Amino acid sequence: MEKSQTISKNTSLRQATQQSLRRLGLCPQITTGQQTSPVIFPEKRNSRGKPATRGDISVTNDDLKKAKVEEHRIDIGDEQCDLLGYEVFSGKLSLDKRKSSKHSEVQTSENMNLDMVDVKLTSKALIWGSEMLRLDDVVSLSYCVGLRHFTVHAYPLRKSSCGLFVKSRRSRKDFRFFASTSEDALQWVNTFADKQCYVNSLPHPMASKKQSSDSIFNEFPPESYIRCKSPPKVLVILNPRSGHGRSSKVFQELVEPIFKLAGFELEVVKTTSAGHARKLAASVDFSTCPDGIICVGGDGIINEVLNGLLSRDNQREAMTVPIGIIPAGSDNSLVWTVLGVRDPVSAALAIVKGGLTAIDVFAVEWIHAGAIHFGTTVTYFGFVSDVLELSEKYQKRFGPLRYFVAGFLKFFCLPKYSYEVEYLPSQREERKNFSRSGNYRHVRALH
Ligand SMILES: Nc1ncnc2c1ncn2[C@@H]1O[C@H](COP(=O)(O)OP(=O)(O)OP(=O)(O)O)[C@@H](O)[C@H]1O
Repeated sequence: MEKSQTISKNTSLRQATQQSLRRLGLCPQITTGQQTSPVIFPEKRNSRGKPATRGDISVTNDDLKKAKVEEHRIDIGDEQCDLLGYEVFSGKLSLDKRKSSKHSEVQTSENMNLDMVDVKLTSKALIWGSEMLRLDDVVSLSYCVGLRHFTVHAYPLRKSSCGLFVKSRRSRKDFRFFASTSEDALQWVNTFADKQCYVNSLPHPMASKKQSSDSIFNEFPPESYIRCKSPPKVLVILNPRSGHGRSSKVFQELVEPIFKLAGFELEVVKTTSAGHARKLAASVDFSTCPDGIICVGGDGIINEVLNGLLSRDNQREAMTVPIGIIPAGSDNSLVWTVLGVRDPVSAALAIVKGGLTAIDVFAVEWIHAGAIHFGTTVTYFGFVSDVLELSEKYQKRFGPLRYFVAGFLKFFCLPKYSYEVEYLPSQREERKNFSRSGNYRHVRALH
């Protein structure tokens, strides 16, 4: 009895999904196998589509889909544009306000009394009633094809008062929305995917372990109708000593869950000694981490990775490898300078949202030693450099206090420093050549 009910539910689900796909114009692509891999659609800022004239005879499924989306595109006034962006999709949705459901996913979506409200998705935010969720705060969506609901996973900033101070910090919030039909839900999900939000395609709750070989889920894998970007593949280099030994905890508890939600494939390597990160960056096969290297730690570990990359024979290719930064050290000045964020959650979100920031890199050539050292923020010579060198001896014993201890000791045996700096401004041609990874200026220090 139970079995026959399941079969009939499966059949009706298959029919419903096939109908939906046909209505969305996706069936021909699936049946001919023309679009089996995920597709990312670039953002277009064309708000008003021209109405089709009688002369326009060849109208493809893509054109129909485009027209449907364009229909919803209305530019919000220029003065609001910066804040809200331009509208890309709108419709009715209901937000599930219950914390958790004891019912199965299917029962929930079928039997709920839905309170539908007008919802708009703009290029910058999802807006419903007086609520707004910025797309920059959205990590990903979870969706089971064939169901009417989808969940938006976000890390919005929340203010919390701490005595006299008001603190802002990010924490996870999941928003579960119900659409009126499963086709509507699929359209919402695909519009989010077009806005570069990763979509976790979950197996339908009916697609149990006993999935038969002719199941709809085998026939039409979710990737065939969800226009989702492919999951990024990165190498994570973590300094377990950073931040007084707290970096592993920071990564596992705060950062890794965000990357997992966003579909990242991570290979995590913990450094075992000073210089390990440099060696890794100098020898890693880029095909194993095509989307870049993420450094978890302080400025020291980033500097090692940078120097490892720039010491390679294929330096030009290495310069194009994106470096992500998760601040987990005692000194995180680079990420603060480049992104204006200090906390690991905001930094992880920035990596998930993508985009590259070009930075300047300088090279210090040690003429007598014949060595070149690269840097991004600052280089020291003399007293500060001696203090930093000495402080490494006290890393284990004093942690971040080691700089004060080393500074104090060096101050009492202050030597005389003499040096000469020669500055060579970069050539225009060189700047052009290095534009992909920022400009290079050459500074020569003589002493
Ligand atoms: N496993 C390790 N053991 C000891 N030292 C390491 C290890 N991995 C990396 N290092 C060294 O530790 C130095 C400091 O690392 P990092 O900047 O990541 O941490 P931090 O806590 O912010 O330290 P700092 O206060 O120097 O900024 C790096 O320059 C690196 O050479």
